[in-house]
Amino acid sequence: MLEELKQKVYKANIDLVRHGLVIFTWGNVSGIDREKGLVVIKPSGVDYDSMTADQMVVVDLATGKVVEGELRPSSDTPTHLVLYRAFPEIGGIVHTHSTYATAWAQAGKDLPNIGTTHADYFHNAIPCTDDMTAAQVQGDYELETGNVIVDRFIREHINPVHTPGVLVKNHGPFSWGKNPDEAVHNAVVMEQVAKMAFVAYSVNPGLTMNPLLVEKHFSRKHGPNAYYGQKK
Ligand SMILES: O=C(CO)[C@@H](O)[C@@H](O)COP(=O)(O)O
Repeated sequence: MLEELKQKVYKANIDLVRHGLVIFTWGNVSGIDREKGLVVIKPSGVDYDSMTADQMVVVDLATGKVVEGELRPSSDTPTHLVLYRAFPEIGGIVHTHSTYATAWAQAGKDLPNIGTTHADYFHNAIPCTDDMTAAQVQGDYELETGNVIVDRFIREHINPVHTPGVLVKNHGPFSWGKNPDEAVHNAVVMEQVAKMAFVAYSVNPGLTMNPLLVEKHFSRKHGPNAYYGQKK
């Protein structure tokens, strides 16, 4: 079932290691087949060195039940499912504990848009979620992690396509895209802009961002007037 998507999700998981975003088993990637309502995700706690494409687990989007796979799905599967249900435009999700993005999440700070690298991919600040309540942590924790992400986006009318990532407070980053590959790309960008912002604020805590550059760079790559790269 879904052999092509399993290959893509497997490759995207391996790419996290290749890009230096994951050590041990600290991360996961999923992809969705919207027509079938099925999500493919990596198995939980399996070494990336020994992982194979046929170990990817297929989960029903609506029920969260495993419909194919010998192994238990990623422990973060309920978070991925909440995001797929809330954001119908997305087709792939990544979670890592990459150092700089996780440091911002642990600090509980939104990652501000302070440069054109950020503005090329994320229109605004990358938001950091609120503290989770006792009921959320002691209840269905991974599902509630998804809910705190969605809460912030809905409450502040943040467009998940224009802001394809989030920092979960005291935890780490989630990113997404139209497919697993793009979600990995956005995870790499998030880690880099988190690192750049950390260094930039060390150099100048009072730094400012020219708002004209935010619009210029974001619209250069997104929307009807995009002109970056080659014509598709
Ligand atoms: O956040 C955590 C652990 O704190 C998990 O995302 C990470 O270890 C990956 O877990 P899975 O192997 O996907 O179950």
